Amino acid sequence: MTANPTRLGAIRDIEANEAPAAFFDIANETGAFFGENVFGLATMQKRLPKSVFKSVAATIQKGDKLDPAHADIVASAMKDWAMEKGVTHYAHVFYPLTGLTAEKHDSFMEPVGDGTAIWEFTGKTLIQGEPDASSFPNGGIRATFEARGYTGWDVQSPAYILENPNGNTLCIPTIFVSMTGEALDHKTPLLRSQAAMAEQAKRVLALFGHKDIDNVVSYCGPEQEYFLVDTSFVNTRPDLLNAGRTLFGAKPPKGQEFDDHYFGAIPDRVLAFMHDTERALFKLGIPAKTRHNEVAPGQFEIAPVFERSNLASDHQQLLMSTFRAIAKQHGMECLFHEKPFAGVNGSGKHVNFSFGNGNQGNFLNPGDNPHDNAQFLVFCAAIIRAVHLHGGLLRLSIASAGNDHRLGANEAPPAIISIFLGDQLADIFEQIANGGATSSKQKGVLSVGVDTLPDLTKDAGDRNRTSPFAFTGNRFEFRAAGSNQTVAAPMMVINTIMAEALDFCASELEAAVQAGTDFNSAVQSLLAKIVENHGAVVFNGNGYSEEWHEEASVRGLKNLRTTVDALPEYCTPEAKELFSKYGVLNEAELQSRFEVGVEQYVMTINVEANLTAEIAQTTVLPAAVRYQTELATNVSALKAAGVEADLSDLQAVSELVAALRAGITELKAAQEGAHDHEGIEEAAYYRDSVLPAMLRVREAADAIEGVVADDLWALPTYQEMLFIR
Ligand SMILES: NC(=O)CC[C@H](N)C(=O)O
Repeated sequence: MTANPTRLGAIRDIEANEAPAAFFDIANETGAFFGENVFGLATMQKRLPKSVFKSVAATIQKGDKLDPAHADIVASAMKDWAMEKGVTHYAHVFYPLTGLTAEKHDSFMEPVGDGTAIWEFTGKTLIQGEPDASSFPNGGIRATFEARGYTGWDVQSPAYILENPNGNTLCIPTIFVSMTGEALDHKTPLLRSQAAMAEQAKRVLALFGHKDIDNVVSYCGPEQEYFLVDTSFVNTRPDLLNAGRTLFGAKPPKGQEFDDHYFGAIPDRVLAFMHDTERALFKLGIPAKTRHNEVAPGQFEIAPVFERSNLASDHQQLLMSTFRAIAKQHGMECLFHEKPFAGVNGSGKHVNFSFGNGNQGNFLNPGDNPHDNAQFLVFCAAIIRAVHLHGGLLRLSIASAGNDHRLGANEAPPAIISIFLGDQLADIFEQIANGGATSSKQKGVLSVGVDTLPDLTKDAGDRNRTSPFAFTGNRFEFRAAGSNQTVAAPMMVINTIMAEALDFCASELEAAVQAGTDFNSAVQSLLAKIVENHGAVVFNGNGYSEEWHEEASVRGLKNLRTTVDALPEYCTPEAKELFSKYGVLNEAELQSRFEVGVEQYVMTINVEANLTAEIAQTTVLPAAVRYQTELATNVSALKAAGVEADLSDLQAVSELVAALRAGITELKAAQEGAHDHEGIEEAAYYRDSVLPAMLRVREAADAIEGVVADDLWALPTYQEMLFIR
């Protein structure tokens, strides 16, 4: 164990930690309190007059417009329910372009003018709020002096109570728009895209003869990966504290090479944290289902069940804030950064996507004989077209400085967007390309050679972890999404590109039918056409391989390696045409997102560069210089005593000290140089000049960590942060 006082102190704190033990009592807890803090349909049914309940339920389930005349009644019932649960304040919760969650609290208290006050919550305050919009990133849509922005209740995402030892708050999930109606958030375009996709999907369903077509929605199931690191360590690592990732840290003697953490026994302290978070999530009606150790030491995952994408997106944001808060109660920090530790796996947030409705079910369910399931094949073909035509937008939707460290690093898919169909579907589409599909590869039986075990069923197709967009049986998994990102952005793009593809399919089929073509032949030719024009996006092999990079470029697929390469996708004529045609984002909104993206990228790297220079100068260099002095003193003492001194250690440290100093100077100069650039040029400059300069400082510092006396090294090491808990 280290003799360095800072690190030793942190380790002693961890040993002394008495985190609350959290046990799950099935009888009293799980089922009983699921959704307890949500003003959902069941609670509404109990508390609202029948006619009002019916109208609100129609808004939630069918997407009908909310009758404003009912808002006062809903608000009053909501307030009574919330006050019974100790709530005094309400908050409109929204999702600005920071990717985070924002909330503005107001109290129910209303002065009545005679020196007294009543508790009141009106329909108007439920439906609409007005936070200051000027201090959120808006990419030029709002000037600082134009402060007004509005929040509006997303009725389909129920209000809920956020419990806190310092007071409970009634939270209303909202959209956030400017005074001119432009979206300043992630939720508004998500809702618009969902409506656009639904409209086109209904046309396709109608062609297949469905009469009772329910509202179509997209579903999303986000798998959240995260790291847990002890607070005592994080508090002594300015890089983790401020950038969410380590900017220094020598490779530890042991990493993830034994695969001994993945799916291993969950450490006690982490299990207590998981129980506490799950209890909180269940109360909020968030269907957390799966939990396990992930690949990297210190890394874990939670996966909820599929939900309607706008609700899933709100729940996902809530999950992240709940995890952060509860980790702290357990003396840990929850890190959502895509690559907190170099040399071990980063974290993704794989977005499982499907779409469907109440009456026709999940549209991506292949059934037993998918080759015969024309409707399913048309929906799949639409996805192939969408991803082929707009892979650049999908890549854009998950672009961030953090995610750049993970994509293509042989732990997550490359930045090239392709589709994995699996054996069964790939075979069917190949048959279609060759004239028509007549059979489906069937599920098999797996004999394991142990008499006592029943035969296991084997899926018709395998999985592929190297593909960014993989069919996994009844949904697609978009694996490129990063752990720190909102799922609203990729879901918005998926809905929009699906709207275009479904529009295309519906128009082709309608025209063919009108021209007198038999419907089945029309479907066959549509499928064949899509396979021919867009089959290039289908790739079932190893996405990590060098050959695929070459092959993808021959196929004309984009490889937008970094955020800087991806951001201009906002500005292409195709993007402008697509997003405006389906009413999702107008030109000004697209331009604002581009500018916010550039700004966020530049700010992120600039803060990391500041931290790199600061830590190198004030922590690493002093340790190195002290050790250098110690060695030099030793050399002179030996010489004075007439003993031959070995200078090699001193020379090695001196070289590293010189390299570190040169690196710091170079980094500062690189940061200075950024002032000569603007916009996307500045972002490119940060990528090409500042990031490499940071890496050179890190290289020298990590080498110093490997040689200095351990008691002089104050930064908690990878070994300590990843393995002690
Ligand atoms: N087991 C896994 O699926 C690893 C996924 C990987 N952590 C990622 O970033 O996507």
